[in-house]
Amino acid sequence: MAKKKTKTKTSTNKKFKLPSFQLSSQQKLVFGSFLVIFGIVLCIAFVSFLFTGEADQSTLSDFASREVKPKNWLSKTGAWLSDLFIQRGFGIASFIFSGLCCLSGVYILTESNKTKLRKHWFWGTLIIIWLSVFFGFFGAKTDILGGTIGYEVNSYLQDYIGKIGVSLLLLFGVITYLAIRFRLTFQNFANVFYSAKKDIKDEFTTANEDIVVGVDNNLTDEAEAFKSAFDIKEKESINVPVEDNIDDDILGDSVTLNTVEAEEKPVLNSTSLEVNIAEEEIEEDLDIEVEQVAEEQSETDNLSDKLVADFGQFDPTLELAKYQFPTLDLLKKYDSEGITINQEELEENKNRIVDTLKNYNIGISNIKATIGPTVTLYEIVPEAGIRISKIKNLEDDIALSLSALGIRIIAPIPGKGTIGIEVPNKNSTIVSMRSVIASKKFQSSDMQLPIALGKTISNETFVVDLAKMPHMLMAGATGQGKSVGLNAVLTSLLYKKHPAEVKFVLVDPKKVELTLFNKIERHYLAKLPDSEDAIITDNTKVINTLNSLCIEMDNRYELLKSAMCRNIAEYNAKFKARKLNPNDGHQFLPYIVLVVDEFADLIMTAGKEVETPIARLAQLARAIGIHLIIATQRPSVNVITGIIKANFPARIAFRVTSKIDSRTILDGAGADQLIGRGDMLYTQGNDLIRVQCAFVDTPEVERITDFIGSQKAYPEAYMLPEFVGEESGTSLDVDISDRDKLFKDAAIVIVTAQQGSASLLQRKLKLGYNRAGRLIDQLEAAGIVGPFEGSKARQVLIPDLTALDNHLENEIQ
Ligand SMILES: Nc1ncnc2c1ncn2[C@@H]1O[C@H](COP(=O)(O)OP(=O)(O)OP(=O)(O)O)[C@@H](O)[C@H]1O
Repeated sequence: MAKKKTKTKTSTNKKFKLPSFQLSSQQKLVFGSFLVIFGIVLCIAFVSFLFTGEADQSTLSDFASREVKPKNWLSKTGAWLSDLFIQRGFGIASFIFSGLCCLSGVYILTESNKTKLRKHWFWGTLIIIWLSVFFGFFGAKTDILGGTIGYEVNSYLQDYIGKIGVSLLLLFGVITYLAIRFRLTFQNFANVFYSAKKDIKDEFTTANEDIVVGVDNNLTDEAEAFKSAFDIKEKESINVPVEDNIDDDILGDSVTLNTVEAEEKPVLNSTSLEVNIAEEEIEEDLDIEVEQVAEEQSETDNLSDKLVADFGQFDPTLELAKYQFPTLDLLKKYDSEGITINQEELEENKNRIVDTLKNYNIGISNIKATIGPTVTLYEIVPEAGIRISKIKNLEDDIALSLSALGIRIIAPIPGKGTIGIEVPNKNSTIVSMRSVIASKKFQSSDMQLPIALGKTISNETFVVDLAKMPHMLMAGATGQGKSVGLNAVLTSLLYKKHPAEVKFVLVDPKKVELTLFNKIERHYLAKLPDSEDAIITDNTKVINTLNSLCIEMDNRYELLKSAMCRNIAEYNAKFKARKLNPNDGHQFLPYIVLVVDEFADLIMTAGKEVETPIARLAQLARAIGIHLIIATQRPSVNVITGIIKANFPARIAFRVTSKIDSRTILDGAGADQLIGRGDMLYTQGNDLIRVQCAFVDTPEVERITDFIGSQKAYPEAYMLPEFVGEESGTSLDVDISDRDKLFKDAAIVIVTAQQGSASLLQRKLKLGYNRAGRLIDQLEAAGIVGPFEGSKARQVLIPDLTALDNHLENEIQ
């Protein structure tokens, strides 16, 4: 419909478009005044023709002769013009033509809206034709009322449809004109008739006075619109309905027209300049309008567009709208920050490298140094004909000659055609978390889960997207900076993501490393419904949590499937655009980041039970926004198994003690040559990048968590789906006498809430998980709740408290 409408609009516009001349102001004055004067000339000639026309008839044939003296007030020209327009043309309707000429002149002089002028010409011409035919219907061939055209058209039409046909055609013309131009409807006529009954007929017919007396609101509007339309016509107002309304009327039915008319009444009534301008804008913007409505929209699109127009996009942060992100001053500023170039050291190292290589007959054509926070990279270009492997084999010799630990030779540096020798600086500088967080690269990053890991060897801030990794494996010997690395990851996310956007599941078997994050439990942490602490320190609970994450993953996949989205970003964008109905279970999905601080410990104690869900999550969870970060001290093959390695393409290696460990984690040597204290190698499947990890100390983390923790939080931590392990399976033969003392209370709680979950009992009766779990078992044995249904709450089988009483009484009998 919309498509159709705009098409019509455009064609109407094109059809009646006058050629647009670009006139200068002077030309406008000349042309405009010419038209006004020509209009006046015509008018005078026509008026004179009414009196002198007959007398001048004979003079017309002698137009060239100066002897002949016509009676027309404008002499020969006047007589000729009036004969042309009135006698041989359209009859007295030609007066309208003179009016249109004057009007055109005025429009040009005043530089007014040409669209309106076009409309006046359109309607004026139609009225001229109609009047001419109308008068021709009654008049004779020579009658000046209808002119020759009016007469001829009439006789032509009468030959085909007869007199009655022509009169009906003329009537139809009037109706069409009123309907289109003034958007009248049948109801208008009915209302007018109705109001006439109410003794306001006279007011209506005089058309200059108010019509509305004693009718309901709707009627008042319509009657006014009708009246105003006549007002406008009489006053020759510039303001007439625009062409799009015409199309509306042609295409729409009477009901819609009524509403439109009532709504648009002010336009009809108003003769103000502002409205005129607005109309013009609408007309001139027409092409753009066509572009916008060209696309067919589905119903849901329309609804969501309307919702977005009414309420704006869904804002997940609204619940904590006043949440303040941690400020930079919570992070420590180090004095020793910034790279200091020790020229002496540089020179010394360079000489040593050159000398050592010379000793083995390796000539260097060029050497260049890049100073990083902990190491300096010397890039050398060996002379032609030198084997790269020869230099690579000299690693230990160079290390010996430089008497430094942690020398790494990169031969060749990928994409550069040089050989790199990384030599640790004597005085390394700390890369503060503050400097990386404050960096433009991090601040302006539009990554989904940006992590500022530290600085590269060329002193650039190293920012990676956890969402793209999609999981990260972190390994390194004890005391080399893993915990600091994890804190840097978490801090980065805290600085960039709102609590509504990301949730952490923290597993900390060491019990001390991540405890500080307890303070932000209700902001950023996710936990199992039945657990007291959000940070999991107990290995058996980890299994439940991992399985619960698997359930969450399955649930999310279901949501994505029903929303026809491929990943969480698309899903959330759709949800924000209000295209997904929350009543269908849709909700904004925060990213979930699972952090395991000591994975080796977990694998040792739980083995397959942990490995299976971790592998499952690692394989499948990337699309639905669950990302894993796993850290381990012992990067041995029985900890980082093949299946885990295969699903963790992004790896970070801090210093490890053996080459074998380095191979396990990086699939190559290198990690054993690091110098520790946050010196690390990062790989995402291809190149190794040496990065100095940003340092964030415990007091800094404490300040950040205090800052966040002191703000308004969600009522509780983000709840993961309930998972009940096999060990808590139900035994259905619970003896009535063995029932818990709180059995009846629990039954009342469950039946009242009609929700069979252990966590509900925990909350309402203030119980621990185990007791609540036992109570649920007993309730199931008593037939009050249904069997365990995975992530969903159990079904409650008793509808209300009376039924519960009956049920329990029957049991005792
Ligand atoms: N990025 C860094 N910059 C400077 N010093 C660092 C950095 N990372 C770690 N360190 C130093 O190394 C020490 C040990 O770091 P961290 O506690 O992170 O090691 P870890 O690998 O977690 O050890 P563990 O496995 O025993 O817990 C820190 O106390 C700090 O002094």
